[in-house]
Amino acid sequence: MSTCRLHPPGPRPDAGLLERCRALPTSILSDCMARSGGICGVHRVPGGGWPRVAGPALTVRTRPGDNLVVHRALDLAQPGDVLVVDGGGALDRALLGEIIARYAAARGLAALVVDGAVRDVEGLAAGAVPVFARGVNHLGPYKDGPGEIGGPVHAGGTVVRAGDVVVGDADGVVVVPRERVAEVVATGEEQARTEEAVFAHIAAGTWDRSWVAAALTEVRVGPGVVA
Ligand SMILES: O=C([O-])CC(=O)C(=O)O
Ligand SMILES: [Mg+2]
Repeated sequence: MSTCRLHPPGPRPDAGLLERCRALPTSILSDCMARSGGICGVHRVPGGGWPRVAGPALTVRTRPGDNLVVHRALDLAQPGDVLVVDGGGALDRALLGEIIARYAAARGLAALVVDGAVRDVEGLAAGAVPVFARGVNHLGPYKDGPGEIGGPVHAGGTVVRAGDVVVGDADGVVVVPRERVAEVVATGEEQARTEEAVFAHIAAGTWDRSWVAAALTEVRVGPGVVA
């Protein structure tokens, strides 16, 4: 027998704010947090074409290469949760595959985010639950524990706490701290409007480029003249 430390459940985000988060690209959300907050190196599994997903984190820290506590977390998860598994970034053994993904779908989870490897990727890509991972390995996990559920974890350079809002799309995964969601969403919506205006100026040939030269001190080298 090994231990699984269990923390109290995290807070649930406001449903309206979650919906607004889901409408914003991860690139804009991380921009609105000083270009930080990403779970770096963790991406949609190959072939997975799911739309953007957002939900509160249910955090799991597991011994690298072992998924016993991941199984326990699946039975504690609430519908809409994003399971964030801190597997120490280890790639020498997969932490989950199609069986877990199908069970996660049946339990109503929104997504699986793994700082580690996964397997059965063709089955994952065809499945209902988006899966994000650092890598792929056919070697399977052990089931011995130990681990921890609901505590703070570290994934791809970012601390994730239960109830933080996790958003994943084609660019990767970002974590919005639970007390910053309203502020980040409002700033993100403003940035999205600004980007729409830039797109319109590009299409019309009216984009003011003067800021580029203003930000540079140019040093000419050689006899040629830069066009
Ligand atoms: O065997 C395991 O525990 C992991 C796996 O491949 C699956 O979930 O399908
Ligand atoms: Mg499998």
